[in-house]
Amino acid sequence: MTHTATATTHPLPQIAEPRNPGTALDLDRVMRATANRSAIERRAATLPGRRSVKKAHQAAWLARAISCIDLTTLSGDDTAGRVARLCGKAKAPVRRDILEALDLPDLTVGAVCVYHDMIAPAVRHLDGSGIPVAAVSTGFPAGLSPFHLRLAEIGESVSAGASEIDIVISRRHVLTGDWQALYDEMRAFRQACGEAHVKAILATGELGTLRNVARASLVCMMAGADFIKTSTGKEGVNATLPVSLVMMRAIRDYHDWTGIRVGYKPAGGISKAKDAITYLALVKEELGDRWLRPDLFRFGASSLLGDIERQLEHHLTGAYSAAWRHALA
Ligand SMILES: O=C[C@H](O)COP(=O)(O)O
Repeated sequence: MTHTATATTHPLPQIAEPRNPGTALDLDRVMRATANRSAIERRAATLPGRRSVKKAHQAAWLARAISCIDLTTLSGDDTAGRVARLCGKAKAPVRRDILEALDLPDLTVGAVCVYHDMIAPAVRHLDGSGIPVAAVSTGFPAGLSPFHLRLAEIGESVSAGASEIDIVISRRHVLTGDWQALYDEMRAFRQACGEAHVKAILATGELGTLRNVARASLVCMMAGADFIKTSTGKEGVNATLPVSLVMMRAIRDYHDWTGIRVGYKPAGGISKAKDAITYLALVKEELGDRWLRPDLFRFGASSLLGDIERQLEHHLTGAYSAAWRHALA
């Protein structure tokens, strides 16, 4: 299959998408959610091989990918200085001469994603840019701190200026099939976020089965998640194409049922430009063009931007620059 459509780049017209208010917990619907692993794996296996965005459109697709990156640093040795450099990169992700030569408009990443203590420097350095700060929260990555502290952490991060909160769910609620507990937890997290948008990290690499991924996706959406996100980046297995198919189909079913569009964020281990294009093509096929915008799709990635930048430079010069020249992102 060939994706010939041009992925137009920024400026993207703002579309006022209503937030997901959630629904009551519909356990019958949850138990009906299944996932046929062999069919999903067969379909996923065909995706990278038939990636065929034509050269003329590749730069536009890569620019679109950049606009959907949550540029992330989540390390124990993060400093305000590192965050300052990351924010500089977020505001000007591609060299101006490359943008001009490839006839691409100005662009920024979708958000900068950090731990709580790095919110303040991120907010300071992004001031006036319109780029939101996302904070991982609720005892990220394991999510096993006391519940009242997880709720308090959300409040503190919102007060510090994060307008997007990436929460982690309690995996044990999924593994024991306690959907009511998962729903109640997610509902409380959503409420604690207030106006800040909430992304529910499922940590799919720890959920055991694709059926659990399908059910957890649905329960988190019923409880009001604005986005569902695959992984923290710290699990043994992070974003994969089979998991993405399951989660995107859950989002599609939820939209068919409620009319509400929930966003999708694959995260962890996505570091190559060609993988980004595969993901965008999958979003286009499974969810449609409306989801190919930063309000409904993000990559959680720390090193993807560097590879995309190298790829764009290659479009221009025919040569690949050394990876160290793009070390930051
Ligand atoms: O949410 C984002 C991830 O933590 C980033 O993972 P990565 O470092 O594998 O790109």
